[in-house]
Amino acid sequence: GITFDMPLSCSNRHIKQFHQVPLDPGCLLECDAERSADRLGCAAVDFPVAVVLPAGGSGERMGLATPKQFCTILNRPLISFTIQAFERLSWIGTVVVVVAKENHDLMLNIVKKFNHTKVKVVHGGTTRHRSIFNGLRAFSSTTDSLTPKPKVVIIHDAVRPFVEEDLLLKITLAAKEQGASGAIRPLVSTVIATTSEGYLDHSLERAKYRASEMPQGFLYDIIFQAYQRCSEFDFEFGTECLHLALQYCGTNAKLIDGPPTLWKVTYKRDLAAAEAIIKETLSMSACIIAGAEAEAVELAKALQKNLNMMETDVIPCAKESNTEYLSKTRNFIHISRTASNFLGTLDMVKRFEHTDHARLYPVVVVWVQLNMTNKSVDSQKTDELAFRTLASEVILGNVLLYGIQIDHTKVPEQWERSVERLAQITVALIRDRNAALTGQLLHA
Ligand SMILES: Nc1ccn([C@@H]2O[C@H](COP(=O)(O)OP(=O)(O)OP(=O)(O)O)[C@@H](O)[C@H]2O)c(=O)n1
Ligand SMILES: O=P(O)(O)OC[C@@H](O)[C@@H](O)[C@@H](O)CO
Repeated sequence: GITFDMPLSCSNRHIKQFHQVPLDPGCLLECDAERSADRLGCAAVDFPVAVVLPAGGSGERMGLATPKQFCTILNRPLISFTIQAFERLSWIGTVVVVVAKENHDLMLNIVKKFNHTKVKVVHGGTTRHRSIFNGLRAFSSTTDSLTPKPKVVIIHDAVRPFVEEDLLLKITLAAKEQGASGAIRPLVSTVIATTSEGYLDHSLERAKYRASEMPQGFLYDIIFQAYQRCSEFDFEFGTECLHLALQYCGTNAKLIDGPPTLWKVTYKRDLAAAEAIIKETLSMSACIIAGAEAEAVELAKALQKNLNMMETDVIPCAKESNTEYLSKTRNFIHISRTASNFLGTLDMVKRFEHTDHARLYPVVVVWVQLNMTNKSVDSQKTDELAFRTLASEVILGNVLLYGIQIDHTKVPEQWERSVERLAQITVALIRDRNAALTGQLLHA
């Protein structure tokens, strides 16, 4: 987990600017755009592509005991998000993850827990360049090897979790044609040179320069040869793979403009921003499942109107088994009329435990209990107890179960206010995905 000693100040505008670019598609789940993009990739990439993810650093600038690549967001290590961004692409083969020896078993556990089937783990070196070279060495030139060398290798920092398929495709095809390619971004600050006494020597004309980001792509033979030829100084102090390809193989990288999401998680604020973006992306849609009763259907439609910041579907209870809805969102709101009947919710929750749906991201289930009559206190107590017990069980399967009670009233203004409050509480629960509130019966 992460503890912050600073307020999380990711403004909506800030997050929104990332919204245009669908982020870690695991968040957005498989959708038509994703599938057609992957088909595009398969059609365009008719040669083997592999990945090297350097993850052997200690994350000193993060200032946490845990190396930043293993810090968790929603109970999942940062590196798993990055791996997923590559694994989900069918035209990408082996993903070599380079970790420090002491983190080897930890990495194997992550591979197992999150079912990262394309990953091969190797040991890193004392610097990033040494780690990358170790990663490249994991491929073998013998064709019958389990890890045959690829035509193109993508090198990408394990702490850059947001990388889109269309950029990976451009980087890969450019590397195939030019021998090397790299993502770039406009500079945010001006670059200056300082004198040895700490004074300004000169500043660079910012418009003429770009920030070199990741991913970068190379013909495998070129970057491998560059590493074989480079100096000890490069290994010790170098930070740019594109420079090695130019310096030692005369290969000028093709530079490709990337989206703002390419940034490297380096400081605590970066981890907070990554968490906010992942949560925001997970909260873009919801499925409202209405019980059979007319009042439940009426509440579902009123709630849908109030959840206007989300893309919502309303389906009748019977259809909830329709797997089409399972793949479109990870947020489910189950409205049932009688206090004791959260069995419908129970069915749905149990279903998630046996699907991959909650493996990578927590699934939220909000049980809305529509009270049409004043139930006796005792039966409410029993429900709360049973509900809390269920919530404590399903959280083990990464399903977050919340409860909200709403009292029906025929007074229009009162009913409108209750539904608005129900929507506000629902959005807050979905957005924050806070385990501490699971099993609680809140009141709209
Ligand atoms: N000996 C090293 C050093 C770094 N890296 C990896 O290279 C990427 C980018 O490096 P950086 O952001 O500098 O990571 P750290 O070195 O861990 O950070 P710091 O400099 O703050 O210690 C990270 O995924 C990091 O794990 C690596 O594989 N081997
Ligand atoms: O120096 P760091 O290890 O933090 O970063 C390594 C790379 O991400 C960085 O050099 C990029 O500019 C890409 O080359």
